[in-house]
Amino acid sequence: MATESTTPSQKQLEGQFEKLEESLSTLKAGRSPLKSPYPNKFLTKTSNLTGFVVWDVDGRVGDMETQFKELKDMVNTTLSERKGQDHALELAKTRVTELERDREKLENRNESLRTALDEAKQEERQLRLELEKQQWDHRRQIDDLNRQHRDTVEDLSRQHRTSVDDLSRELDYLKEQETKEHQQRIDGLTRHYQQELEDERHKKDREIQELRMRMNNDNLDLESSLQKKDREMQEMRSQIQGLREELEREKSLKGSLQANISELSASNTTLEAKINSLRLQVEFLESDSKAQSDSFASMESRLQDAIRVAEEARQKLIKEETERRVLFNKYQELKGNIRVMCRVRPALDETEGEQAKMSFPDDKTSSEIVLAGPEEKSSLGVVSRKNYPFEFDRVFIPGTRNEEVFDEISQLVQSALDGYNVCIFCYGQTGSGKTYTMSSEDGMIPRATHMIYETMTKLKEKSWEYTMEGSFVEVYNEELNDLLTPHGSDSKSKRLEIRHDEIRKQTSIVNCKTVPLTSASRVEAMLEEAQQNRSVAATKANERSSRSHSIFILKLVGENTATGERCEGTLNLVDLAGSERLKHSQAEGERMRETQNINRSLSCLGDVIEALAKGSGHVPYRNSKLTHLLQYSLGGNSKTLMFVMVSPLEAHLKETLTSLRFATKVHNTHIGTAKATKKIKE
Ligand SMILES: Nc1ncnc2c1ncn2[C@@H]1O[C@H](COP(=O)(O)OP(=O)(O)OP(=O)(O)O)[C@@H](O)[C@H]1O
Repeated sequence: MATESTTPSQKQLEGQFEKLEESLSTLKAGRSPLKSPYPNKFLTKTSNLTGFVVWDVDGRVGDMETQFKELKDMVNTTLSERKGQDHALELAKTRVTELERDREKLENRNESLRTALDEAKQEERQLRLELEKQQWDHRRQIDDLNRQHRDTVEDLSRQHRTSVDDLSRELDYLKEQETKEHQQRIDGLTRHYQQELEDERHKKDREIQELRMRMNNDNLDLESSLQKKDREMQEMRSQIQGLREELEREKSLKGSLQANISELSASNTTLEAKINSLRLQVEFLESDSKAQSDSFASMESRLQDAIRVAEEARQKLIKEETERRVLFNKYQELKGNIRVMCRVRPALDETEGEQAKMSFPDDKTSSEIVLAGPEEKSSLGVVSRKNYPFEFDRVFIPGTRNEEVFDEISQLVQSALDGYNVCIFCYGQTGSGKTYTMSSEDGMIPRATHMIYETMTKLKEKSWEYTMEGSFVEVYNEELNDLLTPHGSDSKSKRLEIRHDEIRKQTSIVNCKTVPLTSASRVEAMLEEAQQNRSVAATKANERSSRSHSIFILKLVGENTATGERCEGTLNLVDLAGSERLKHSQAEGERMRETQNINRSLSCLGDVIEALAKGSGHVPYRNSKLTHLLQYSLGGNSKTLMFVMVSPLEAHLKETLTSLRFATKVHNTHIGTAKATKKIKE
């Protein structure tokens, strides 16, 4: 259709085309300038000065022919195009018809659809109405339901509230019930427990009462036993006092008796002289007169009287010596049969080192020693020292002379003379003064023998005749050696054997040299000999003395010619090996053996003393040579004194404490009453 409007129709084109051909032929024929009915582009105009258009006809014809050709071509193409377009138009028209049909169909369809749509819309409207109605119904129903629900909820909540109220009431009630029950149960339990508590309290009160009563009884018992003990002590004190007084009396009696004896013996001598003169006179008078014979008779009777008085005095003296012995030994027994004394040696010189801190607080009885222990550092770094107090029968401060020490033990020597077995030990570490105390020039051994000689001489007046013999042995490595037999001699090779006489309670050593001690000088010689033999046995005498126990044995046998009494006592003076070896265990070989043996024998000594103190049936004497040898000088039939020797040096503090503890153990023991081996000659 557009082609129709824009493109010139075929007829128009053909008409134009003819016109053109015509004008072209005219032009060709006349070649007159003609006004061109066509646009300027097809014409070439030449102007001259007159203003007239001068046409170039040939040119113009040529141009026109060209244009015509061009136009013709154009028309041809246009025509062919027109044909194509027509065909296309035809096709389009067919298509349009088809489309028209389709459109109609579609319109029909559309119409039917529209109708359907209308119907649908109608239906929709109806449905919407229905829906609205239903919605309204629904809403109403929902409202109804909501209302119903609200009502139900309200009902339910009301019910719930009521039931909650009921339940809470019930709960309250139950709680109340439960509380009541609980309370009742608690009350019951409280009552029960209070009852139990009350019972328990009563029981405990009763028990306390009983305990109090028992305690009171115990206290009363204790008090009465204390009173008894006090009384006993008082009695003992008064006994001791009495004994002391008796001793004093006896001493004075002894003095007066001795004076009496001297007087009597003087008067005896004078009487004897008188008798002689009287005898002469008698002879003279016998030959003479009756008066002479009478005076002789009276003189004879006077003489008999004097002899009788002298004899009576002598008998009294002997009786009194016997009584003195009894009283003296009773006094000894009261002091205890095992005594421990402590002796602190003085510092020898400044090179020895720092001195330990010790004090002797009890200056009246001199029986205490207090040792300041080693320095101890607390966790806070405070350095302190602990005090260790010890109490013994006697404590000798440094500087005490051997003479004073001997005064204390002289009574034991006297006991040996009275027929008792006496043992005096020196215990302590090496260098603490054992040898100095026992065997130095004025030590216990020489002093004891001197005292024995003096007493023996005095006792002769009382008809006592004594013999004294001594032996000196050492225990080294659990072997007994005779210190009075020279080293290397034949007799030395003989083994020493210990023999006990159970009846006489005496010990003898087979193959051991025994020296009769007839004078004091003999004792000194014996001590020297022993010292020499000991020195030969060791490179250094001191070394050997610290590693072996030496025992000086004095046997005393006394006989009273007047009364027939006989007594046999032994005095053992023992210098023990250095006690510090108890601790040292690093020693090897020979030293180790020595150490073990010293350890064993010293601990055996402790065991024996402990067993005796406990009153054990079995006393382990045989566990070491030392205790075996001293069997009858330790225990029942003996008196024992232990000196614990103390070094004053700080360096020896630990050993000193150990020694003092051992000595305390011994001091706390009580050994049974000693008995003299006294016999009356039949
Ligand atoms: N009381 C004292 N007064 C003065 N000096 C003493 C005293 N006690 C001991 N000594 C001296 O101390 C030193 C050591 O003493 P002693 O040899 O007696 O000790 P010890 O305990 O016997 O030693 P060891 O076990 O080695 O035989 C000696 O030089 C001795 O003279």
